[in-house]
Amino acid sequence: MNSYVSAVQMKAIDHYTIEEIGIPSSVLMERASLEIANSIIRNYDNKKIVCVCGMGNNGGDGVAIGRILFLKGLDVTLYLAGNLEKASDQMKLQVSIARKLSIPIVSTLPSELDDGTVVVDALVGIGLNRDIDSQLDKLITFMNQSQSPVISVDIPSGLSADEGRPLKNAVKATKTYTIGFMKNGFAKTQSKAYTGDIEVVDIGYPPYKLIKHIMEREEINE
Ligand SMILES: NC(=O)C1=CN([C@@H]2O[C@H](COP(=O)(O)OP(=O)(O)OC[C@H]3O[C@@H](n4cnc5c(N)ncnc54)[C@H](O)[C@@H]3O)[C@@H](O)[C@H]2O)[C@@H](O)CC1
Ligand SMILES: [K+]
Repeated sequence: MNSYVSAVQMKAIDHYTIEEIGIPSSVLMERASLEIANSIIRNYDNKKIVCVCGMGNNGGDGVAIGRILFLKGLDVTLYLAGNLEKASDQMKLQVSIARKLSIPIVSTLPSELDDGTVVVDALVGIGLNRDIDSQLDKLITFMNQSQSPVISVDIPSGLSADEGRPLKNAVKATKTYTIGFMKNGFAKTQSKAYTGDIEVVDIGYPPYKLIKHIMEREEINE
């Protein structure tokens, strides 16, 4: 089903799946991360992987993707952008697992990201709700200027999920793995410059008939 959703509808589908159907958030995160990690392995063999992770669940996806690739023997480095104390519970859990597995975690981005490195953009996903702050702006500019192909998790960081335009600045991804459903913003032509190729990742959300009430509801004001 190729329905397009707004950020608010996506969050409502997440919430319904977790609270009503009972699939734990961590299971959804693991499903998303496993799908994306396996696709990276198929398309980018023996590359260095740098996962650039924010402090929300998008960052959690990035850490889990890095962990899965690390355990399959790839050369993975995790870069955590932001203050871990403020991180979401899922992100904290993923970082705790990564630490126990001694996965390399750095506090500054490797100085040059060459073409032998694949960058996983897990800075921010559909939780972006205002122009990005200066820290993210600098990081996104650095990633866009690097030689490395960038793979965006769920949505290029900085792009508005609803409008398909940068909220001040956005990652120019080679490929975007969007979770569950296409986002409304991807229907806008201008978004192509940021998303690159888009692949919808199936992570086991309920069938349409169960989420029809969310899909048909007008914009839900948060
Ligand atoms: N709920 C779940 O279990 C699932 C969530 N998923 C992932 O979770 C993401 C949504 O996660 P969240 O709702 O935690 O939000 P995000 O992780 O998208 O963004 C929230 C983080 O970004 C920061 N942020 C927001 N606006 C900012 C700005 N303008 N400048 C700088 N930083 C900013 C916030 O401080 C917070 O740390 C999805 O995009 C998807 O990647 C998927 O794993 C599917 C399952
Ligand atoms: K992202």
